Amino acid sequence: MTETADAEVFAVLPALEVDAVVIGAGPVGLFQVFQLGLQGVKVHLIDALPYLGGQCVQLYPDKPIYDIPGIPVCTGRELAERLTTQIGPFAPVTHLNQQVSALQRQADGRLFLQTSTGTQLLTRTVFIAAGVGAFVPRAVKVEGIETLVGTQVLYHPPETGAAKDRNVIVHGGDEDAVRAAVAAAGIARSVTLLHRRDVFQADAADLERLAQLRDAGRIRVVAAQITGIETSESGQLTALSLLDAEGEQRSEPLDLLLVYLGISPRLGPIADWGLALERKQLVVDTASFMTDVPGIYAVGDINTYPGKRKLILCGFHEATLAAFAAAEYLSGAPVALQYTTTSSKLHERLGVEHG
Ligand SMILES: Cc1cc2nc3c(=O)[nH]c(=O)nc-3n(C[C@H](O)[C@H](O)[C@H](O)COP(=O)(O)OP(=O)(O)OC[C@H]3O[C@@H](n4cnc5c(N)ncnc54)[C@H](O)[C@@H]3O)c2cc1C
Repeated sequence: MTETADAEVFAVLPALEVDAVVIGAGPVGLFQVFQLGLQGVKVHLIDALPYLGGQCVQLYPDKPIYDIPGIPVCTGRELAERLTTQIGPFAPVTHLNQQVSALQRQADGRLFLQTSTGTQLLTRTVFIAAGVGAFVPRAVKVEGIETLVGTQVLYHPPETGAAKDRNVIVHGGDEDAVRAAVAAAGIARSVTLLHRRDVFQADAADLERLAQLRDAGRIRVVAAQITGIETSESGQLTALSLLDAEGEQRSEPLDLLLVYLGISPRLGPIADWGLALERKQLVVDTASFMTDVPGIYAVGDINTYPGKRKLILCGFHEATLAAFAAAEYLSGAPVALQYTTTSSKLHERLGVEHG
């Protein structure tokens, strides 16, 4: 871990001072928020995805899970919804669509954290619940496109409102791309669906809708690869340079590019934070789930210890012990065990009646 001996480096930045930050809103990160809430610790929760649920929602939203205690069966999405409801009383401050890019220990022991969108937090504890890494969209790799991301180039936008009255190119060949093209066709000036082949992976109903809109001239399909971009003098994106299936170069004008090339996990910057790693997993002490750096805990799929199993249930246990350990670290005093069934203090924190 790199220490910033020179605390002034960040003193001028408007970093918000908080007690706890959870990195990762997968099932374990969500349960970490719950356990910290029971300990009276308010949390900032950060995820690279635009929604809560981690792998459960990103990788298997409709598949059944059978090994969550007390829930004989639920889908990945249902589990995320139940956990989101459960943390409701603790109202974490949630920062979505942003990746934690930097984590540095300050000379006074506090931890400075920064995200890809510029959120800056100064915190006393950090809980890394980063799973298999940050889920980030696959990028279009052509020169100069980075400066247009967020304005004329959007990666996996969850809805297509930005397409209204614009000439739009939707790039991709899977269900998300097909659905985005269909949705944009209702509001855009023109829609082009761009994929390297005129073959799309989507369910029958989506493919049928696409075929209808193609027949009606509302969606045009282009089979080609992006080789470059064309911009105006003021830096506006005006066209894509394409190499089509016949090997011909061509130019395709547009106002907006919506990219759906898939989302995959990347460990990314976590490997550079100077924390002890073993085969790309964070090494923790199993009494507290603290890493080798005081105040930084690691729970869920991202950690390793003797006997580790990458199961949601195991992550829930880890988050519980990490919350107790952090409550003691923050208060400097032992924390007694209380039951949610009977404790008036826990009832007050949960916002339920004490009877
Ligand atoms: C197909 C499949 C089926 C499964 N079935 C089961 C099952 O039946 N039972 C079971 O117990 N387990 C199952 N698992 C495993 C289970 O999903 C994982 O153990 C669980 O999701 C781990 O939770 P987590 O919160 O640790 O991490 P994740 O769910 O991976 O969530 C981590 C989150 O952290 C975010 N993140 C990472 N790095 C950063 C960063 N730097 N900045 C911002 N955000 C970041 C990611 O975007 C992600 O949303 C299954 C897994 C798969 C793939």
